[in-house]
Amino acid sequence: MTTLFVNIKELLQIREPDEKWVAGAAMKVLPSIENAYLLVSDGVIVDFGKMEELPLVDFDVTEDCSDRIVLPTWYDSHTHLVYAGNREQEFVDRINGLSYEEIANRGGGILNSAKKLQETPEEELYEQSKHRLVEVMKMGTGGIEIKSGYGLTLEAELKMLRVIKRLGEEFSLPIKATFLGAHAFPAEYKENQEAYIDIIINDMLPKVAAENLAEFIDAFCETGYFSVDQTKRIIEAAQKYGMVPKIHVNQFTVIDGIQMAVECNALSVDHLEVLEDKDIEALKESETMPVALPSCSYFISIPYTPARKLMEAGLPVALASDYNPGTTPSGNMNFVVATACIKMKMTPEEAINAATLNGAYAMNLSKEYGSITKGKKANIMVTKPVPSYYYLPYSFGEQLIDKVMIHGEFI
Ligand SMILES: N=CN[C@@H](CCC(=O)O)C(=O)O
Ligand SMILES: [Zn+2]
Repeated sequence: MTTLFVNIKELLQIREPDEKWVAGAAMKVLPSIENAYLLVSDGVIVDFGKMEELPLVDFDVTEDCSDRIVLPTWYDSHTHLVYAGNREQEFVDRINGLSYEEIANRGGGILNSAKKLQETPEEELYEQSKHRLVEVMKMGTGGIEIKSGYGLTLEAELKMLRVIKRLGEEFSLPIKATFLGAHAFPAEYKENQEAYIDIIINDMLPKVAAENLAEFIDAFCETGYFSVDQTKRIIEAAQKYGMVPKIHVNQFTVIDGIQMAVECNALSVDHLEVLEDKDIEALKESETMPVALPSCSYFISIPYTPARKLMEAGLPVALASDYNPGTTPSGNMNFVVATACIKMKMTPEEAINAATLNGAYAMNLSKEYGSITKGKKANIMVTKPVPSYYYLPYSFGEQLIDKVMIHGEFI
């Protein structure tokens, strides 16, 4: 199947194959072609250029993209999309003055979701998660990472990971699985944390690895959750099975988790709402992607990740949704991009770089996805008619993604 897109108002994010990410001042630049064509064959980008240089080509279908922007799909590198039920009562509790921490201390938060998930049959969990995935794909997500971490028992963690695996088999977009058994201590291990860590290392990890259920390892490295030392032990145990770290860190407090994650060659460090200069120093010269989650900051009213400081230090930034029932009940990457512009003062170019190529990097996909590059997979989206790409974050809340193509097929 060959599709020829013609009369594209502007084709965004054109990159060379060896560009693994965009960092620092270069994030201000979003290479593009106005009045462009794009040729996709057998799921792969084969050619693109200016309309006036369109060669004679064979194709099965044409797509007229007059007045429309064409760009790579969003790559959402941090989600908890597989969960059971919702937590709207906690949302109202927060409006009435309780903090995230106070709600968690009363048995709400992650443990509330874990209870619901443990009680939910696998088939029902799959159906709920599938519905969410269909919705985010329609909004332009063309690659996604999904974590476990609402199971907190061997059985329930495996149930989550099997649901993620099944989504990966039944949907065409790339789905990357992360094992997050270290998301919170179950109530019965609050006073005996080492026993739960032993369960993660000795019971959960070997089973997750044996069934090949996760490529990445994550932990909530935070005051009141997993300490830097505990997180390090879990990472090192997972690395023996070839799992790559992607770590929740610096959401509420600075505890030097970034330094440890970088030393462990983490692929990404995620959240970073509170960040000190020493954290930024630790990220320099590393291969670790800082990932910001602005919808989480928005929803629970915490600081926004200082993306400008990161970029001024020459670092890359990726944007992801953090889709989860507690801090971010939304996987809308268009809102993420708009919020990054509005609240984090990222320019549209920076935000689009952060949500495409850099997002793909943060889940080990940027060699094949994330930019308009000959030979890369054709995961692309077409907007509705818009005056310019600035309009995407400007007209926040409007659904402007008209068509989404995954591996050369419209969904
Ligand atoms: N911070 C840790 N984990 C999730 C929230 C978990 C929850 O509240 O259910 C996050 O990334 O925000
Ligand atoms: Zn998260």
